[in-house]
Order: sequence, then C-alpha cells, then structure tokens
Amino acid sequence: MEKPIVQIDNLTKRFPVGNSEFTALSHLSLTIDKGEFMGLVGPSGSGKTTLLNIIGSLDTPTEGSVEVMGQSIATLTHKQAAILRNYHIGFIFQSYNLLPVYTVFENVEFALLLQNLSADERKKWVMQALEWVGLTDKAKSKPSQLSGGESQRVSIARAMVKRPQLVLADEPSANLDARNSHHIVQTMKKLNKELHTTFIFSTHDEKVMQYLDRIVSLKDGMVEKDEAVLHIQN
Ligand SMILES: Nc1ncnc2c1ncn2[C@@H]1O[C@H](COP(=O)(O)OP(=O)(O)OP(=O)(O)O)[C@@H](O)[C@H]1O
Repeated sequence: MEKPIVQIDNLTKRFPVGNSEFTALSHLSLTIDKGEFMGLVGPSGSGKTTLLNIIGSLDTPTEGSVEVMGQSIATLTHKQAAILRNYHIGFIFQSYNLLPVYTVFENVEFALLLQNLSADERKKWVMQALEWVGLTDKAKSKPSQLSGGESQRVSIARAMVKRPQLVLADEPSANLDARNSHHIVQTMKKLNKELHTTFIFSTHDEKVMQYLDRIVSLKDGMVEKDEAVLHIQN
C-alpha cells in the first residue's frame, strides 16, 4: 500500500502566552492519503489553522510526530522545509496575497522562480495554470482589476503552477459570495481529479463542505469526528 501523504501521531502544540502556555492541539492523530479532498472544520479557535501551519512546515510540533511526504516536520532544516514548501506544497489563503504591482501572469510565475526552468517553460506552465482556473484572458491584468473570485482563482493558479502533491487551503472562500465559492471549490475538485493533488481545507463554509470527501471536526485541539462523505450522483 502507498504511504500516506500526511501521517500525524499524538501531536500536541502549545504556544507560550505570558508566563504560561496555551494548548492549541492536544494528542491529535490523523492519517491523510494521497489524492484525498478533505477538510478540517470546527469552531473558531479549535486549531484548524495551527494544524495546517504544521503540515505546511510553517510551524513545528511541540510533541508528537508529523510526517509529510515521508519527512518528519520536526527535524527538517530551514532549507529542507523551504524545499518542501517551494516544490511540493501549494498554499491558498483567505486573503489572496497577490502582489499588487505585478500582473496576474507575474504573480503566478513567482511560484516558479526558485525552480530551474527556462523563461519559455515558465510561460508554458503559467499559461497552463491560468487555463486550469479559466483566467488566460486576464494574464496581463493587475490584481486591482480583478473581482474577489478572480483573485482567488489566481491564487489557486499560483498554488497549482508547480504541480504540488499537496495543497493547503485555509478558509479559501471566506471572502467570496456563494457563486464564487462554488466556482473555486469546483475548480479545485477538478484539479484533484485530474492531477491527483491532495487537498486539505480549513473551512466553516457549508458550500465548501458539500464537495469534500472527508470531514474531520476539531474541537479544543482534538479530533471530535472523522467522517467520510458519501456523494450521491444524480
Ligand atoms: N502564535 C500563537 N500564540 C498564542 N496562541 C495562539 C497562537 N496561534 C494560535 N493560537 C491560539 O490557538 C488556538 C487555535 O487557533 P487556530 O488559529 O488554529 O484556530 P482556528 O480553528 O483556525 O480558528 P478560526 O476558525 O478562527 O481561524 C486559538 O485559541 C488561538 O488563539
């Protein structure tokens, strides 16, 4: 059997607060297989973002083990963590984090600049990613000329352009209306099917949840429920 893409065992994360500590994640275990389209849900403060940050090697466990693509997050050097993030993990945030002075093309191209690709190859990859999200006609636009839904689609293209194995999407629909929320999740689901990219969402949004194949509910930094979702095809 193929190794899981994310294997978490007995993870605890504590943050220093004044002279004391706050436990954000407590003895949490979770296995995520390649190709899953799954989400973390739960009340504000339940630990969703903290967990995504650790999986994305933006933060480290206090105790327990987190392996992503077979690598232990706790023992990565800065360089190894940067390689994992730059090559293998795509990030999508609720605020699109686009650079305002650059075009849509350049914003997506940035994700490739650390890779050893020719300008022609970069162009091919960027245009392919913009095609995935339906924005080839906006390549020369600046972020200020885009709607919220279009901006989030650019950030999906930026996450996907390097063809990562894993995408972490932290509340990707938080700033979008219903139509755009459906559109961006449908786009990600299509990429999940076509490219077998694993997606892990953090979300409060029922519109996002209805597309997920698995929902893990967190409460007080622990897994409260872990449910597969059955999709009935009409
Ligand atoms: N750097 C930090 N220092 C201290 N406490 C923190 C830190 N980061 C997060 N926390 C606390 O850990 C808890 C979990 O936060 P987290 O952001 O993971 O929750 P969340 O489930 O993503 O919430 P939301 O749905 O509101 O985004 C919260 O109580 C938060 O205040």
